[in-house]
This record gives sequence, structure tokens and C-alpha cells, in this order.
Amino acid sequence: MIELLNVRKNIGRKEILKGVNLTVEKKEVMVIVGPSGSGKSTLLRCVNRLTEITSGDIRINKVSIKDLDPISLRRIVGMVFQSPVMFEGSVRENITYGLRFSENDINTWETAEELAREVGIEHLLEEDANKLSGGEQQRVAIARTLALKPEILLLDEPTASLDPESAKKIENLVLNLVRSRELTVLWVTHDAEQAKRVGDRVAVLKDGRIVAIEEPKKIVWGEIYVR
Ligand SMILES: Nc1ncnc2c1ncn2[C@@H]1O[C@H](COP(=O)(O)OP(=O)(O)OP(=O)(O)O)[C@@H](O)[C@H]1O
Repeated sequence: MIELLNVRKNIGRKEILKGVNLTVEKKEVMVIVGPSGSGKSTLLRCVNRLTEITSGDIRINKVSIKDLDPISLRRIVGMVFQSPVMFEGSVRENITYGLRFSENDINTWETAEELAREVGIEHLLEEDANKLSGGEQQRVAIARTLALKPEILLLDEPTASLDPESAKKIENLVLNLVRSRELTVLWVTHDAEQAKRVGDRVAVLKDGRIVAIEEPKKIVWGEIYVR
């Protein structure tokens, strides 16, 4: 479903990704781990063209992302970040934010209710989104992403800014959504225990190169965060 073929990414004179090859199967959760600065976020950002690759190719369902316009691409590929960004307004407005650009005739009222229920914030729909807790805001961000019915989800440390209890709840929520919506996932985390819980496979990125792709139980975890 997602193929990275010899992907290189330079920023200025620095080579951040040095020929990354990675295939993610449909409905697979591929976790990406690696030391700070190894290029994990950059890799995710390349997949939905928040940043352009320097060479190589990225294909989604066999189509090069260069041949998809960024808007169509971002309908297929949703992204959730470490720190959720709330727009001014209610939770309802935040959840349906992306739907205003939709070509289809969608009942945004009902859609917001359904999505809010799905992520457990139906009681907060009319609240000011900026006044919610971090965990609640992450639920809003997830609902807003799901509103566009993506097939692929990019998760850039979605639980890293939360307290352990909220983090576990969001992790479970995301896993349930991934299964119920049959999503294909690239999930960046620095938490080895989380990687073991959520990953079908784990890709280890070191200094811009993938050095291992294995099932979690086969990964030598002790060596990953050593530079
Ligand atoms: N816009 C940019 N300009 C210059 N350098 C950048 C830019 N974005 C990323 N980098 C550099 O690219 C390298 C990889 O960054 P990236 O954020 O992808 O790493 P990461 O593995 O996600 O790190 P972390 O785990 O700390 O989030 C780092 O050395 C970073 O400083």
C-alpha cells in the first residue's frame, strides 16, 4: 500500500534520509523508531508531501505521490501530530474543519456527532476546543483527521505530550480505530514498550537509514537508542 523506494531527502547541505526502502502492507501498523534526529518525522512528512523528497519515489497503491495533487493525497493520507493544533471555535467546528473543502454533500452536523462518539468526546461538542485537556484535544485532532476518511494514517508521536494515563487511553483509541477502519499506519514513537504493543512490524531508522525491519519481538531493543 505504501512503498518508499530509495528515498533521499536533503535539507540544505545535510542529507537527512539516505536511501530509505520500506514497504507497508495494507492494514499493517508499521512503527518507526530510532534515535532523536535520525529522520523519523522527516520520513513521515515526505509521505504526505508536507516536504518534498530529493530523489527516489514514494508510491501509494502503486501510484507515485508526485502524480497526486497534495489535496487528493491528504484525503488518502491523514496525519496526527504530537501536539494537537486547535483552531479557534468549538469542538464541533474543529472536527468538521476539513469537510468545508469537501466536494460531496455531507451532513456535517451528523458527521461531527458520529466522529465525536467514535473518539469519546460527544459530551464536549459545543465546548471551546482551546479549553480542553491535552488528551481531549488529541481526540479532536484524531476525529478531524478521520473526517476525511483516510486509508492511511501517519502518527508522529501522538501520545508523547500526554501524561501516562491519557497516553495509554489515546494509544488504545488509535489502535481500535485502526482496526475498525482498517487503516494502514506509519507510527513514529520513541517509546519501545508502545512500539511492542502497537506494531505489526518495527522499522529502525538510524542516521537516515533503515537498519532493521522486524516483528517487535525480533528487535534488539537495547541497541536502538544508542547513537
Ligand atoms: N526544516 C529543517 N531545517 C533544517 N534541519 C532540519 C529541518 N527539519 C529537520 N531537520 C534536521 O533533520 C534531522 C532529522 O530530523 P527529524 O525531526 O526528522 O528527526 P526525528 O528522528 O524525528 O527526531 P526526534 O525523535 O527528535 O523528533 C535533524 O538533524 C534535524 O535537525
